Amino acid sequence: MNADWVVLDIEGTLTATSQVHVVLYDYARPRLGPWIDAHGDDPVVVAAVAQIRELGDLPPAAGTAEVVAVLHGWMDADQKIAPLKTLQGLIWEKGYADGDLTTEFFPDVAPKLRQWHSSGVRLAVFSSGSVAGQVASFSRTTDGDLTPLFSKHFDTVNAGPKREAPSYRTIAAGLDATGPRIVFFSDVPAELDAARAAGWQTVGVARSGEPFGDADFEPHPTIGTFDAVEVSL
Ligand SMILES: CSCCC(=O)C(=O)COP(=O)(O)O
Ligand SMILES: [Mg+2]
Repeated sequence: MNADWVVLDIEGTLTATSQVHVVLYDYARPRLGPWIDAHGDDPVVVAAVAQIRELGDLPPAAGTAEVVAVLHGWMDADQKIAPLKTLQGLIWEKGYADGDLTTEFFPDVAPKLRQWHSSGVRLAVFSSGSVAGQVASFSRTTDGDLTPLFSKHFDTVNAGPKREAPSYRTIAAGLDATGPRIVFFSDVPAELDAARAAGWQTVGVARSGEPFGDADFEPHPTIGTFDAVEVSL
């Protein structure tokens, strides 16, 4: 296929779901409360906590323990709600910087990303994980620092929900590209449907053993690994 831009989902596409739900969530869980308490003067944290109180139906004066209980409930239900992703991203950013965290991609990922990048195809990410968390997670991987491969990062704050077509139009504008010159790879059919509705090319990534490995990806072309696809300008 031909495209100027490849846009990639992370969880289930580049990494195993367990990399996020076990490694990263378990790292964030015990650190959320201490992070909120230690960063009470950070406007990003203050705004996130206010939003959590509102979305979690807590009183405005609810304390850290109640806020954290809401966050743990969202994580247990895998609800990717923006203020949770913001706080997780800040915690992961420090975890990667401190050398506590290392991202492990599927083995076909790094070689293909390098191939696309060296051929002039530009790479971007669209993930529910915050931009801060995304950049950190590419900075320290078992394949080295992959941040130089990526030109743009999008999350649900700067683009919008992943299952809604307008988010993909926002991203296309940010890439200065038309839909047919962008190809989106994701493990979630509903995300591919939204991208296609915005005029993008789409490819389903059905990885064996992953939550969407046996999903119905019609009408999207579908691969099991990145070895099975070529993208060039
Ligand atoms: C370090 S980014 C972690 C990814 C994340 O938090 C997440 O929720 C992944 O969701 P995706 O939209 O990439 O499936
Ligand atoms: Mg995914």
